[in-house]
Amino acid sequence: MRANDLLARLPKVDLHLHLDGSVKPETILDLARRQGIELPVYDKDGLIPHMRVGEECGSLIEYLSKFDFTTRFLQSAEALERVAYEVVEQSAEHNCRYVEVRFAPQLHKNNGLTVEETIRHVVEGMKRGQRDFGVRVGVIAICMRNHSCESNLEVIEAAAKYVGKGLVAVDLAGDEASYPPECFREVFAESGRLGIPVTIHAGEAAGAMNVYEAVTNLGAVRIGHGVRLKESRSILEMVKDRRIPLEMCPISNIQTKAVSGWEAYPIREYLEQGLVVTINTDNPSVSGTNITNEYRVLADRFGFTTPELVKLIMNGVDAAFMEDHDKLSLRREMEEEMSSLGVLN
Ligand SMILES: O=c1[nH]cnc2c1ncn2[C@@H]1O[C@H](CO)[C@@H](O)[C@H]1O
Ligand SMILES: [Zn+2]
Repeated sequence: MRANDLLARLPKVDLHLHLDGSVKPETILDLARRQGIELPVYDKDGLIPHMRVGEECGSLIEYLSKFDFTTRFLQSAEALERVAYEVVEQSAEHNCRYVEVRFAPQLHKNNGLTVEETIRHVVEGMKRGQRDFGVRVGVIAICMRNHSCESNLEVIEAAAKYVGKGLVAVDLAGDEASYPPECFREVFAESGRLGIPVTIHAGEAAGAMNVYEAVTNLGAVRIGHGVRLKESRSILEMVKDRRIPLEMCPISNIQTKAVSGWEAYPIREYLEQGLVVTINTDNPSVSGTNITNEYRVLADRFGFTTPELVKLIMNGVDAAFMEDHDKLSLRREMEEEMSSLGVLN
């Protein structure tokens, strides 16, 4: 089998995928028509520059500016359910067997939906996708760094009602460099009280101290990106000792300038140092990527061998926010598939 075919056919998981960063241009065309919203252009290729970052992307802030365009169309129950469903469909196309999709409820209330309703509709769309495409799913509700404590607490409280009913965790995303991390202690103390698992975007646009804050003071049991962890030996050791998985998103990390370029991307050293590294897409439509492509780039750039790629995939299974018995059956199914592809001894 050719190497690229193998990467496409390998069963995979994706633990870090934003709903509003995963919308197909053709879906925007249709949503705009149905919602009567004017578009700058009316063909899907023409929409791509409005939705995707280019080579020139210089920072996370520039990267995040792309989201304003898409979220305008995601303000109704129908739109949220539809894009949630389509994300599962796209994951299935790349042989993902499990996907965790995250979104920020507060960004989808412009036309009167409540926080709780946004979660309900995303869960509904994902579950329908799970039934139709045979991909296991989980939803993560995001608090935003630029939102008030009150708005973020509202997200945590609504999320608590969906734990065990499709929602698997809460997160913190947005402009990491501009907001002091301590502001979020009160918010995530509440998720702790309510028993909701926490993952936090940290060490992407700011240093390793943010990872320390996320783990020790915000209760994070996983870290989104963690690229800049290498800036502190002691914090890296702590993350390693506690076996905190890193949700790395290679293409996005290069685009947001979490590191200066591929030669500085620490993925091989993290893996060799024993960190639990997982590979994810972040935002397929903003980054112009998919999960197969992420593995292909790693194989090309870092010479990862098939057993190393399998290890990265299975790290993702171990790190999933899933009940133990579900995780066990996912692992068994994936190992069986890998065996039949001849990549497991
Ligand atoms: O890599 C990232 N780092 C930080 N924030 C992000 C990233 N990707 C997306 N978002 C932010 O999360 C919101 C909800 O999905 C998006 O609207 C975007 O502002
Ligand atoms: Zn992200």
